[in-house]
Amino acid sequence: MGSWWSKTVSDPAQYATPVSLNKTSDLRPTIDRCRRYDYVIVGGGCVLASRLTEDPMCTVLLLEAGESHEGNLLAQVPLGWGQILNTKANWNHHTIAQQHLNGQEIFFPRGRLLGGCSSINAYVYHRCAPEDFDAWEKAGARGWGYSEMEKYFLKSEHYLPHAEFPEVDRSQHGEAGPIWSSHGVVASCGKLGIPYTQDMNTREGTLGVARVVSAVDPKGNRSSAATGYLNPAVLSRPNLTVAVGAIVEKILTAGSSDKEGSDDKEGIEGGLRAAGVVLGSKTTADKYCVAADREILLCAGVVGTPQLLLLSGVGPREEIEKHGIPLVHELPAHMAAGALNFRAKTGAPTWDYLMRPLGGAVALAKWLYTGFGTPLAAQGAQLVFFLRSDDASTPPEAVKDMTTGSGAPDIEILVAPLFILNNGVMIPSNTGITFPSSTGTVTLRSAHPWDAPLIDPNYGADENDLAVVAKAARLAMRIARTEPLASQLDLPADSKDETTYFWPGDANPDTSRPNPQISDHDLKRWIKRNAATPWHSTSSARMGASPATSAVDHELKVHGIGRLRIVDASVFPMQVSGHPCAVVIAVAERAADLIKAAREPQIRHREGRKWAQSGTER
Ligand SMILES: Cc1cc2nc3c(=O)[nH]c(=O)nc-3n(C[C@H](O)[C@H](O)[C@H](O)COP(=O)(O)OP(=O)(O)OC[C@H]3O[C@@H](n4cnc5c(N)ncnc54)[C@H](O)[C@@H]3O)c2cc1C
Repeated sequence: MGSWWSKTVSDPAQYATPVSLNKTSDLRPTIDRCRRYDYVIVGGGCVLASRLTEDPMCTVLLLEAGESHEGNLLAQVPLGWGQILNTKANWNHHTIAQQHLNGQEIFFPRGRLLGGCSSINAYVYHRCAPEDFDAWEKAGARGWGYSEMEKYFLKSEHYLPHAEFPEVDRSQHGEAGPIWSSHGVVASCGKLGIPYTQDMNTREGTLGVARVVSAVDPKGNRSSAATGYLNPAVLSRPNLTVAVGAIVEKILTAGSSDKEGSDDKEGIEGGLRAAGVVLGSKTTADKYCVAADREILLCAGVVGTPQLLLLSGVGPREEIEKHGIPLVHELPAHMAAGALNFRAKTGAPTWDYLMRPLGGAVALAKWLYTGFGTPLAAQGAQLVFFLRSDDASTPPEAVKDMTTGSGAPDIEILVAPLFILNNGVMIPSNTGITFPSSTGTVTLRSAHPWDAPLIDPNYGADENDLAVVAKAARLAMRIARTEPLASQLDLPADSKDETTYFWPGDANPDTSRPNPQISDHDLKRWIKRNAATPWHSTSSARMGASPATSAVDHELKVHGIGRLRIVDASVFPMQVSGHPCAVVIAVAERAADLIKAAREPQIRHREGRKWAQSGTER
């Protein structure tokens, strides 16, 4: 069994069937002997596990490579996220050397525990811009426009009203969903003609400066996909098995790719379809398999999902055959990973005392005693600016508009008294491009499923991205020199010393004076040396109408393979202009409805047969 307090299981012998190692290359004949479930969910998938097991007749197995979130204090304390990145709850990836960013190998964490990244992230709760979803729909993701997605934002959210935010329109927020959203503690606001908004999550859009909304519950705990959807009541359902420490190595298929992919149960003799998975565990050298009577639901995230598809022979022929993997089905190379995001150093009062033993212990004691409202339950990034680079308030340099519409931001500036960069450095503000044009790839390092894949976001490949980030950095520097922030910072008139930690924060961003001033060229040079990412990668197996340009259709079914859907940030047709976690959860809520709707005709068929049989018996 898993941990003593948990309803999860960790011994594969308890939920799967052992398979002989030398047979894992071709398990098609043995799949019928594997332990069976209606749905097998790989990775994240907490929303699906919870929603699908609402039907007691439906059996679900969730396979997570990492451990349970239960009992993990750092996953529970919201501000523990900076520390949890240094534990085994993080896959701890790095990108390959980024050729447009001085060869940097950029830290690329991903959650490795129940709830995935939602259990380790910076818990900013953001719906992004409504236009983003309308652009998805235009790109072939039929049914995923904002008016449809809003239903699922409302279904998944539990908004906690706050007396300081009386203007928030409660009708635009969910009141009973599994994920809590709440406003943080007071922060100051810049005065550069940027509109202030009480609520960054409305159908009217997200532009302006706002107090960050956090996924934190009324007791001050992190609210994640795991805490919200895999609560004790859900975990005790007899039709749900949640396995931890289960590393899925391969998707098993049946049928032939000569025929159309089939997703109906009766189509067993028909086209190519997902039939089961092979899995391993760090606790045993044995391999195991499980079979799915209905569907395999792939929720392994922007890195794990394309890696598993490639390991299973699904993807670009060249990439698969290079590693000696038999090709099962060919998809074109349309995988992309990577938001391009950089930081600006401005020098500021920080919460770094929280990182010191005494300060941390006192803060932890306060959190344990009071929870909500204490520093460890507060948002690390308190204030957020969502802006467009063509706003009058931004520096004048011209850049290409890559956004989804006039209400969608391409610049985000987070003002944080503490921020974690590349594993441990603290900075006061983080500026970034929300809508990069550079895209990259996730490919295999080897055919060994436990080897980390090669992640190449190709940051900065498009010069326009660098120009937008330079603009954002200059704006962040201006905000720092504007009251009320300016008087809290120790800013020299100007500095040209690029060797200090606080450059270009110490430089004067004002381009209207002849001298001294920082040039765009200087800013871009600094960005290339210091670029980071807030880890919002999406679209590595994107949704679209055509198999030539996408991996899944508008119902998230993998093109050409029956009974296989992908439900994670990989399927976003394009980047969203903000933080993707709330969007992933809403996508999963909608996917659950699509899966249930596909199941209904079969249930009616089964019940019809039962009724006919009992009629005959009578
Ligand atoms: C440090 C950090 C901070 C972030 N901050 C924010 C934020 O503040 N707000 C926000 O909106 N977004 C934030 N994000 C991004 C956001 O959390 C993710 O985009 C989102 O959660 C992705 O969800 P996902 O379901 O696509 O994949 P993931 O959350 O990555 O889930 C994938 C799961 O699959 C499991 N898995 C992978 N491969 C296998 C396998 N072979 N077998 C079994 N299991 C497997 C993984 O262990 C993981 O649990 C942050 C991300 C990071 C890393």
